Amino acid sequence: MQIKECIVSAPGKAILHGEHAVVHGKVALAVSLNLRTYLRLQATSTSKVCINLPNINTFLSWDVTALKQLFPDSGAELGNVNELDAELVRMLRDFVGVSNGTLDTRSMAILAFLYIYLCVFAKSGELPSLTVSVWSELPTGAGLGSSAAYSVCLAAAMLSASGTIPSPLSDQENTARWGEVEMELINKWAFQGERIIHGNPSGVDNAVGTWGGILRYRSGKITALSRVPMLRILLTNTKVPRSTKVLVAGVKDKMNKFPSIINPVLESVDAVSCTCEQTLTEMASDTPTPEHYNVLEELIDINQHHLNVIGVGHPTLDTLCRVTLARGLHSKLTGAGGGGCGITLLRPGFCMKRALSPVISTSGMEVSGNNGLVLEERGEMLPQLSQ
Ligand SMILES: Nc1ncnc2c1ncn2[C@@H]1O[C@H](COP(=O)(O)OP(=O)(O)OP(=O)(O)O)[C@@H](O)[C@H]1O
Ligand SMILES: C[C@@](O)(CCO)CC(=O)[O-]
Ligand SMILES: [Mg+2]
Repeated sequence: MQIKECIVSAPGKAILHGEHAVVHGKVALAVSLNLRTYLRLQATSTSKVCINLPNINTFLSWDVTALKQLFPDSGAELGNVNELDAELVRMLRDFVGVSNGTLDTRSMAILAFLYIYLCVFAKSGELPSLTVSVWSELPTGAGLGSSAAYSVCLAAAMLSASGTIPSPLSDQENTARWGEVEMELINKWAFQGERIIHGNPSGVDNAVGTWGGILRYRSGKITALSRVPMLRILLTNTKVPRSTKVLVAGVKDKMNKFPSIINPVLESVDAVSCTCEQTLTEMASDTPTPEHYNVLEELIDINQHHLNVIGVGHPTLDTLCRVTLARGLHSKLTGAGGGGCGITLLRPGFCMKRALSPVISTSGMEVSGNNGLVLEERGEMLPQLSQ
């Protein structure tokens, strides 16, 4: 089978408000970051499928013939883009020797890769030999959507290499984006990858990884916010490892145990997201005022308390909030919490270096307007993708 080689990249994200509540049908506001995951897919004639994942120190290969035995007579029936094929996931777990419920970083990444590879290529009738290499600027498992950026890249590369979606590159361009129909399909397959890694994702992270920009997300409905002010947001990585899957499951347990206590908290998070959206729209229409910033800061504090109530805080995140508050700044966790990253809103004119650098280790990251999934011609933007 002749496959099309490609290089794709997708951004990570920060959630302003609505993490966890969004899993239960509430609104989330999320924004793409200028930190990306890159994937190179190369055709080979080795009769092997190879994956190189340098961020997680994983380099593996399988014989195509062994993988072929995993799918039944008709590959076309394998994996529906709208739902996870639990039987195939079970077979893949047996194939790679992974137990159900594993949280192992490598196992999840491998399962997501093999699942998308098998489903996409089985539909086109043949499993090709290829090498996929993924490298990311995002910290893995720190709340910045690394799993979603990984899944979006996998989905885009497999769909493109198999010829399921056409290449949007023209002779004159080195980079290009797919059209809406292709993006929708990429996003759906990426969501299946997220399901393997997360268990019960809302879909907000893969939506931002696919489309980029600032999105409002609720129950699968994605709305790009076109009128938003320029915000300066500081990201701090507590470096405390955690698993999104475990944290999401923990919130569900709390909801089951105390529905009349937790459900109103999630309703309140929804109202925080809506009020934030309204305030951002006002700020974009008029000149942003100190009063607007007061509202944004109060919303951050309220939400951070809510996130602590539902059990996804961490002492290091409390420290971030305390240290930044001592300098007049307001912070909350972002993503699944339990460690990982926090965001701090910076007012215009705030001098970050003087006020914060001796106290906490931070990385200033640009919150970008529109930097979704991209297909590249030659990989000139690849920072250091290993072969
Ligand atoms: N560069 C990468 N290479 C291989 N696997 C990756 C990479 N980035 C992410 N992953 C996979 O995603 C998992 C981390 O996903 P997880 O959802 O727990 O964290 P996150 O996506 O960074 O944070 P959040 O979901 O809160 O935004 C890793 O265990 C690994 O399986
Ligand atoms: C915690 C969560 O709300 C955000 C993780 O970035 C999970 C999800 O929406 O899938
Ligand atoms: Mg994730």
